[in-house]
Amino acid sequence: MSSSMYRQRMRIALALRHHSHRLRSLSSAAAVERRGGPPPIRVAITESAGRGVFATRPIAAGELIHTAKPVVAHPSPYSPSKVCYYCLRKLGEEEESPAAAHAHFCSDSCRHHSKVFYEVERKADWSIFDDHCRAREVKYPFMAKRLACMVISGAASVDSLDILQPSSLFQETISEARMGEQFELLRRTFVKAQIEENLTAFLTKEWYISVLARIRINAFRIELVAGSYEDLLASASASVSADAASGNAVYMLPSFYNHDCDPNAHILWIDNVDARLKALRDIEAGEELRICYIDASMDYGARQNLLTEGFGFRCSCLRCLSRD
Ligand SMILES: C[S@@+](CC[C@H](N)C(=O)[O-])C[C@H]1O[C@@H](n2cnc3c(N)ncnc32)[C@H](O)[C@@H]1O
Repeated sequence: MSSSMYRQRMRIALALRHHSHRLRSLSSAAAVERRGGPPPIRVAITESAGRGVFATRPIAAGELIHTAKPVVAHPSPYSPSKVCYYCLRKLGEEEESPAAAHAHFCSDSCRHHSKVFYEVERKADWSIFDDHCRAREVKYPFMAKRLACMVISGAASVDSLDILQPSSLFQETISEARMGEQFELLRRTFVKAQIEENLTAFLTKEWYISVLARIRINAFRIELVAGSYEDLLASASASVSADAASGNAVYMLPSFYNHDCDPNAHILWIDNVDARLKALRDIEAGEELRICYIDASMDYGARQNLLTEGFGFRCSCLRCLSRD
């Protein structure tokens, strides 16, 4: 093993040790959700793709492996009135809020859960920040803005996303100047809203860039498919093929799933932002669980290009090795 590989492994091992407590609590949170014992997975180091998720027992095709709630989510900035501002559930026409309305919630429960961060958000006039981001067709700053409101309100901790891998391509694709501009708009919006200075002390350019770098590589595009599980099983790539995204979200456990162009698991959303991880085929104990980040129906060259340019890695899954 080369010394750089060794150092990389040591770094990952140290990071894992550092965050092992958080990973344990993630597993137990998922266990509580399932109410049937812990989910049959563990996070461990893979041979060539950093951390990954492994089966701790045989998992049958079609089995719900676990569910996950987002750490942070945001509706698509282009159709915010069409989905619940909290859970991204699609609203019926009669429920849709007028374009001028700030946000719409589909239930008292969603209104209640949003209360803390939404009260912070409502104190400020977001028109300049929002218009700036919409004009540049960027969606992730909206998630950073929501996370900032959650941190200010106490609904999330400053380091909520730190455990996740940041994008290696990030600095190349988005200029420092552009991020600095976005950050300044975000910061000034809070200043103008007269949010107490001690509550926004965490809001530095470094925090903003670090959050965006993690959102970029770990955010899922949420496409809700109202229908049955059976309908969804037929389309493993449902999450990447539909047109209209309801929004974007970052999760904890699902962020540790690596990619495969012939995946054995998939992530899906039925009617809101809560994610379901399901097995696509029988999986053996010890096998790594992998999902497909892109449209698996693309050909070899298109998949490699997208993964290299969009995600920063060359895929060497069995399907790519056979150039299928
Ligand atoms: C969402 S993260 C998955 C978890 C990540 N391995 C970790 O340690 O946090 C995506 C990153 O994992 C790595 N990765 C995922 N699938 C891969 C694959 N098939 N081959 C190589 N690297 C992969 C890449 O570095 C990618 O940017």
